[in-house]
Amino acid sequence: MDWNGLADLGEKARSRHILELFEKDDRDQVFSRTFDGLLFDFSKTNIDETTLSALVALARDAQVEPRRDAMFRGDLINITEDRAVLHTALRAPEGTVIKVGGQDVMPEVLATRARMATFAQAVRDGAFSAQGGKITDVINIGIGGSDLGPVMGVLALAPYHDGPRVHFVSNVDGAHIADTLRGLNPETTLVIVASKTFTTSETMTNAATARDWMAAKVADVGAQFVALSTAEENTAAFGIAPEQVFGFEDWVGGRYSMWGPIGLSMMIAIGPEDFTAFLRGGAAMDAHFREAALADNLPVLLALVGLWHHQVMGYATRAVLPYEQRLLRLPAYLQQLEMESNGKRVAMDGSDLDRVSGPVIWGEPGTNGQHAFYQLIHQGMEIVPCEFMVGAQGHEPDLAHHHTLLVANCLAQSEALMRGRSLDQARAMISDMGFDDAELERQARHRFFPGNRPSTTLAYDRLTPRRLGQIVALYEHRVFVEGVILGINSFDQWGVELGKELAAGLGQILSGEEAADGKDGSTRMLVAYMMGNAAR
Ligand SMILES: O=P(O)(O)OC[C@H]1O[C@](O)(CO)[C@@H](O)[C@@H]1O
Repeated sequence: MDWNGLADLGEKARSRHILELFEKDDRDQVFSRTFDGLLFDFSKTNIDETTLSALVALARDAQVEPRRDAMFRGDLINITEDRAVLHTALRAPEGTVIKVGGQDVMPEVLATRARMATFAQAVRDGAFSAQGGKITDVINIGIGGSDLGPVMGVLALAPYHDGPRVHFVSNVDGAHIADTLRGLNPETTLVIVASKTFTTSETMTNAATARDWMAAKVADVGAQFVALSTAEENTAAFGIAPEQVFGFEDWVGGRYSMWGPIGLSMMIAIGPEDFTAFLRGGAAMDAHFREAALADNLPVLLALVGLWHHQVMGYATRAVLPYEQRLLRLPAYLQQLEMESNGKRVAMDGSDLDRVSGPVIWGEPGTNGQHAFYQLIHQGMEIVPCEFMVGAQGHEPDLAHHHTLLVANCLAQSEALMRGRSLDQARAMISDMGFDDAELERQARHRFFPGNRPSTTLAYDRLTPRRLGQIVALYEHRVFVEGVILGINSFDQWGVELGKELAAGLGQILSGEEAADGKDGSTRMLVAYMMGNAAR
C-alpha cells in the first residue's frame, strides 16, 4: 500500500460519518487492542477495515519491523550523528545483552542503575548527609529532555512521592531559579545538574547561580552537587567529584533519557523500588513492540492512526488530553518527544520530504481544557484529532465521586465529538423558547455540532509507576514508527541549533561587547529598545 492508495481511502472517509461505521456491532472490538492493563480504543476514528489493512501494509512496506530490530540491536540508526539509539537499554532487565561496536553495554547500565539506587536511598533515609543534616529539598537543574521527563514523572507519581521535596529549574529566566530558591535552605538542599552535554547555556547559567547561592552558606558546595551527564570533563571542570557524577552514553537521546541517570530526581522522590516498577513498565512495552504483530501492536497502531489523521486527512495538529490532573506536564513532554523527533524537512538521505512531517502537539488535562479550548475542538473550522487518556481509578478512595465525574466527562467528550448535534436536535431543544422562525433558525445554528470528529482513548486501571512506564515507552515507539514510515531520522535535532548560535551573538550585542551592525532592521530596533530600557 502506498500513500496514493491511502489518499483515495481518505477521500472516501471524508464522505462518511464515523457513526455509520458503528453499524457493525463488533466495531469496538475490531478497532481496540489491550495490552497488560491498557486499553487502546481507536474505534471513534474514520478508519474502516480496508483502511486499517492499508495502514498496516504501509508500516510493513516501510520496513518498520527490521528498523525496529536494528534499533534494539544497537545499530547506528541515528545516521546524522553516527550513533546507536538505545534508551531501551536503560530499562532493559538484568540478563539482557546489548552490544554497541561489539561491546555489551549492559554491565555499565546496570552498575549505574545500582549506584543511582544506592545514592537515592541514602538521600531518602538521611545517610547522605548534607552540611545541615538530612536533605529536605532536591533541585533538578536541566532543560528539554533533562527536565521534561523527570518533571512530568514526579508530578504524575505524586501518590508515590515519599522522599524529599523535588523542584525543577529549567528556564534561563532568572525568575525561575529565584522563585525556586526562595524559601529553601542551602544547607539541606541537593542540587542535581542534569545535562547530557553539560554545555547547555540555560543549565550552566542556572547551575552557576545555584552554586553561588549555596556557597554563601555551605562550606563544601561540591558535596551537595550531583551531575547527570555524558561529559565527564565538563562535570569535573564545574567542580563535581566523579563519585557524584552519574554518566550515560551518547546513544541515549535527551528526550529519551528519563529512564537512566536523568531520572535520578524521580528516583529520589518515589524511591528505587517504584522507579524499578516504572522501568519494568517501559520494558514490558518494549517486549510488546518487538513481539506483537503489526496489526496488534499498540505503538504501531497509535502511529498509524496519527499518520492517517495528519498525513492523509490533513489535520494539522493533535491534542493530547489526559483526564488525569497529575499528567499535567505530559503534553509538554510529548511535544518535545514528537516535535523534536519528527519535526523535520528532509529524509534520511537529505532529500526533501514529499509530505508533511510530524504534527503540532498540544494539550492540557481534562476537565480544565473543556473550559478553555474545547469550544474550537467541537465547533471550530479545524478538525483536531484528540487523544484522550483516562484511568478507571484515582488514588483518592475518599473522593471516588470526583473520579466518576472525571471519567464521565472524558467519555462524554469523545462521544460528543463523534456524535455531534444535528440542526433538527438543536431546533427541538429551543423550540419552546418563544423565538420566531428566523430567530429559531439563527439560534439553532449556533447550537449545532457537526460531529464526525475523531478521537482515540487510552484507558488504564490506575496511574501507577508501571503504567506510566508503559505509556511513556508506548509514545516513544509511536514516534519511532511514525519517523520510519516518513523516512525521517527521529533522533537528531539540528533545528534547535541556529537559534542557540544567534543567541550567543546577541548576548554579546546586548552586553555591549559587539555592535548590532550586521543585524536586520527589526532586530536592531529590538536591541536598541532593550538596551535603552535595560535595568541599570
Ligand atoms: O541535556 P542537555 O545537553 O543540556 O540538552 C538539553 C536539551 O537541549 C536539546 O539539545 C535541544 O533543545 C534537547 O534535545 C535536549 O534535551
